[in-house]
Amino acid sequence: MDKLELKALGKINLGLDVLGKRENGYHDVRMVMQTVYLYDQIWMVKTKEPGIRLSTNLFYLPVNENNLAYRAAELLMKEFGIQEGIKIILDKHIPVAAGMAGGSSNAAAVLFGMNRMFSLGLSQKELMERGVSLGADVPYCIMRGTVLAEGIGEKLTPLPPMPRCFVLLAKPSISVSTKMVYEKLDSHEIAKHPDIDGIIEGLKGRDLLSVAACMGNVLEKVTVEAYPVINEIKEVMKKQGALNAMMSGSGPTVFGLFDDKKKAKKAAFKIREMQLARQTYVTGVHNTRRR
Ligand SMILES: C[C@](O)(CO)[C@H](O)COP(=O)(O)OP(=O)(O)OC[C@H]1O[C@@H](n2ccc(N)nc2=O)[C@H](O)[C@@H]1O
Ligand SMILES: Nc1ncnc2c1ncn2[C@@H]1O[C@H](COP(=O)(O)OP(=O)(O)OP(=O)(O)O)[C@@H](O)[C@H]1O
Repeated sequence: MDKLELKALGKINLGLDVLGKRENGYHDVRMVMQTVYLYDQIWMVKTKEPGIRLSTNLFYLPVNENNLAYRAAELLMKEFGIQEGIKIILDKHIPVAAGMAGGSSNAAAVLFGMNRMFSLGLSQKELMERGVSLGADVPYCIMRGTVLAEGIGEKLTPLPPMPRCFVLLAKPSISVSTKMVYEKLDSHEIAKHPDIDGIIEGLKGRDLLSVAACMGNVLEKVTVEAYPVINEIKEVMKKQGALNAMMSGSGPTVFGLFDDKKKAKKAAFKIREMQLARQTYVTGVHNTRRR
């Protein structure tokens, strides 16, 4: 195979709890992850000249080893002594530094693609083991769908699929560093842990309303302190009929779950009109796992 086209999908966290901190600074988490149908497009082409060449539509993203897509290709090229080269074209649509695992998803797609194109024979589990060295969200981005993530995010248990709904994503014009948010959390008392088991029960019962009711993210308080606009967006979404609304990951993207597409679109319009966020997307959940 000389050429491959891939979709790298974004994620939201339906629940995000932090249980403790490890000596290396990483945190033990308990999260319910969900893939959404907002994606970056990736083309991979084999080249005769050795090495990796990356290009992207976003001028401010690195195209060297600081890009996670580059690093994913490099990891497997080195391990397997691949002599040919690879050209990667990355068309970004997932907001950057937004809590939607855009970079991790790109890395996951490239690992998957390299395995296919160069017939490396790695199982999904073996790809995930390599993926975690690039980022805690990478193994999940390889698996996709509705998943319970524990450990630092790499211990994955598939869950029943999220019931069909519309997801409104709104990314205010600020960038958030995941590292800083986790660090700041350490000086906070976690007053209320989200009901992760409640979300899981809701999924088992195919009950969208109870999944929505149990949503919670312990990182939200930390990011909201710095950026109150996150709360304003949540309020608009709820007022416009969202079943619930919450920040994804370390933020600042806010998502709202809707059972009605018109309401989701109207909420998006309001958010843009009030200039709370410029980037808004109405999309859905994506429940197909990668094979
Ligand atoms: C916030 C989430 O996106 C929720 O899904 C993830 O927990 C973060 O996943 P990620 O961005 O892939 O994380 P990494 O790139 O591995 O780590 C970025 C930084 O976040 C912090 N980090 C990340 C994951 C974790 N379980 N504990 C942490 O403390 C670390 O300070 C790390 O330096
Ligand atoms: N392929 C990539 N796409 C986006 N950002 C990348 C990529 N490679 C490296 N980066 C860098 O990583 C930083 C975080 O990017 P990313 O969009 O993955 O964050 P995020 O959505 O907060 O991720 P997470 O939800 O996993 O915390 C950016 O500031 C960017 O410079």
